[in-house]
Amino acid sequence: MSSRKEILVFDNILSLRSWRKQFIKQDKQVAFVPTMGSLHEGHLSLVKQASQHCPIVAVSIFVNPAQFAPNEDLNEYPRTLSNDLELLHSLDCVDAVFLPKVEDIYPFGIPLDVEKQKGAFVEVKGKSHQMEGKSRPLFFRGVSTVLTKFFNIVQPNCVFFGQKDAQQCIVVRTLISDLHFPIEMHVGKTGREHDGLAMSSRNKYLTPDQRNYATTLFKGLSAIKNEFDQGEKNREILLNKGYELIENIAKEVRENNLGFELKLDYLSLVDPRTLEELQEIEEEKGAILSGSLYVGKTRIIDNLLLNCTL
Ligand SMILES: Nc1ncnc2c1ncn2[C@@H]1O[C@H](COP(=O)(O)OP(=O)(O)OP(=O)(O)O)[C@@H](O)[C@H]1O
Ligand SMILES: CC(C)(CO)[C@@H](O)C(=O)[O-]
Ligand code: BAL
Repeated sequence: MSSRKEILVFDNILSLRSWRKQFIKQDKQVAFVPTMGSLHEGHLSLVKQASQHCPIVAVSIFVNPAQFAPNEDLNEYPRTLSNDLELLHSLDCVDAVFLPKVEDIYPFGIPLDVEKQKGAFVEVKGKSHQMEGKSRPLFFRGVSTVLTKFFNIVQPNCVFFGQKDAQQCIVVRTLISDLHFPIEMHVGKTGREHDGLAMSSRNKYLTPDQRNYATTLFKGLSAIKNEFDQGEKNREILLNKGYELIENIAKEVRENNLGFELKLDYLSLVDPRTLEELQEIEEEKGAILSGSLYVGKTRIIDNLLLNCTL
């Protein structure tokens, strides 16, 4: 018989708030791990880290419509709630799971057409429109908005985010400091599959052939990092290493007629504080090396840190 910790599941903001209140009186710190569900080991490692920092752990599962563009995969996004709850239960360290309803988070509705949206939205200017934000212009507005709502509802002392979404970490750090949330932010390392592919809920979209080639982005980034570690600091020389490697693999995929293509969206090399593209990397400042690759229709992202932290 299992004697695992019971998880309280809240789909209602008021009841979550009243649960949260007791820990203020008890002076117990609450850690919060926001997710969109379809949980994998990357998420679970964040939850475990959260439990090492705080006695109380809350996880949210919410596929946030505001961060999806009309042409993106909101409807297809994998939803595996009962398995997610089982995984969280098996960790034996989660106190509460928050499963808000879309209509409670967005009481004015949330049409994907931004012109039709009503209500309050939050934007972190200067860090939301480069890199991922070029391909997904409203993505960080959606993320910043939902996290502001969640931070107000859950009132966490600590929050945990994954390095896999490096720009998201920088945007959230800025959101927390600029809006004066009394929250400590932690960034967990990227969980990877045995061959280096960054774990991601969207990896479920990949066919077996696509999965074999999904490591291409990580291989390109690793080749660049290797060159950096050997002393190269020039953008063009570094990025060309990655472009070349990725293009060679993309060519192999085309020649093998596998029925899909590898298409690089971007490679980026930015200052970790300002997210400005760098021509030359300074040893003391370091850089975030990141990119995105379409494997067929599935868009994967990854990054490696060059002498810096998030
Ligand atoms: N491989 C990973 N290692 C560590 N943390 C991760 C990993 N993948 C996601 N996370 C983190 O988990 C949190 C929730 O992410 P999310 O639910 O969007 O999962 P995801 O796998 O990134 O999904 P998607 O496929 O949509 O990118 C975020 O802070 C994210 O950075
Ligand atoms: C932080 C987040 C849960 C906000 O919806 C999402 O962007 C994610 O899962 O990374
Ligand atoms: N982890 C990022 C969530 C998204 O791509 O929508």
